[in-house]
Amino acid sequence: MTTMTEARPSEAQARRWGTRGTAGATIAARLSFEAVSHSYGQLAAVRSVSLTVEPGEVLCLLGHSGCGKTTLLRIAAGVERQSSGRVLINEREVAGPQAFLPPERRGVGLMFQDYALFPHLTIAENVAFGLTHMGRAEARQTALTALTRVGLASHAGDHPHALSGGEQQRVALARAIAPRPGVLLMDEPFSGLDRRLRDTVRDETLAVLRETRATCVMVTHDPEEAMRMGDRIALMRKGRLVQLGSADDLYNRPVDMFAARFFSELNELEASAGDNEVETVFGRFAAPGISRGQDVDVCVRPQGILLGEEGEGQRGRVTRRRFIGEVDLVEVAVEGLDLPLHARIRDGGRFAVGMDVGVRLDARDVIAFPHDSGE
Ligand SMILES: Nc1ncnc2c1ncn2[C@@H]1O[C@H](COP(=O)(O)OP(=O)(O)OP(=O)(O)O)[C@@H](O)[C@H]1O
Repeated sequence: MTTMTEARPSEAQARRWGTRGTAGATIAARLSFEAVSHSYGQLAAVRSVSLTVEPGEVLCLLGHSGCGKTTLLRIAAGVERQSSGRVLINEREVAGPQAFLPPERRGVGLMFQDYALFPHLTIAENVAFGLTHMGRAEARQTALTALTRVGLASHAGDHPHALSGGEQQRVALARAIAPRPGVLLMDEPFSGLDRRLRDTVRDETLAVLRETRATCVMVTHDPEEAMRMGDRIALMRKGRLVQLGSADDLYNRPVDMFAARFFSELNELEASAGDNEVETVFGRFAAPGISRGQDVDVCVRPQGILLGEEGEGQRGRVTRRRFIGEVDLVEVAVEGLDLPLHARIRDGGRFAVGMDVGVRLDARDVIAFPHDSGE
């Protein structure tokens, strides 16, 4: 009979990755897109994207479904040929008017959402598949080394269907790093995993990426994932690059309301524009670049809404409250505003529904941009 105590270590064992620091290092490459555009018939999927991924950098391509992330990745890989513009690896044109190198000659590794393992091949054969420049014995040894790094050497002879989703992801990672590519392209590599597993797999994958020192472009639609994984984030919208920068840049200095909205739920505020400031029922807030009388969009992040005693700020009344763990989501109707505000409050248990409160805003969470009707 199997007891709980016997089952636990083997489950933990199955999740264990190999020793950190044992993945072979690669010579990282610089990947550049120069005014890359791509259309599928009438549909412009990528519009004049220019960006450079530095050697050894992890860059996350972030955006809503259909914004062109995967198309850009496929263009870098060479499985799609762009309509115009150039792709360069280490300053050498790999796709453009002068040249087009097929995927296997670009020194790029690919890892897809569905892992794309060959079901009829063993795990070791899957990992060795791309190692065509090596002899059989060397390829097998290289595959085993990569599998050891992800903790799956003991499964080398198994077939993919015998592995869990998390393990298949690790095999796909081993396969991608085994040829030591200068650039690793990953399309939503964690989306098939359940949340519980995802954090560990992300951390371990990042550790492997750092060890291999590969330049990595990772597609994701999840802002939190992009912030956790990316040295920089390239935010895309409708085929265009909206903003490129660190997590701090994008969160704290968004270039427009779309970028701001991507990283946080926002409450809209009625406001009028002054010179470099906006006026709301909560008072005035700095708004560099705004001029008097301009049509403005002003928003506040839920964590920037501060509730206090009645009299401390604008008058408000709590209309709903829901405890969700670290914070309470508190809905508060505010005098002078048509719509209630949604706040995230620590220790929100102090605020009962129906209670009169004072409402203030943390100026750091107030965001103002000229009105953009195209958003
Ligand atoms: N082979 C194709 N033929 C025609 N249209 C395509 C093709 N591939 C993608 N598209 C379209 O191009 C646009 C961009 O798609 P793409 O897959 O690059 O976006 P994405 O941001 O990666 O989205 P997702 O996260 O849903 O994969 C979408 O409108 C999509 O429907």
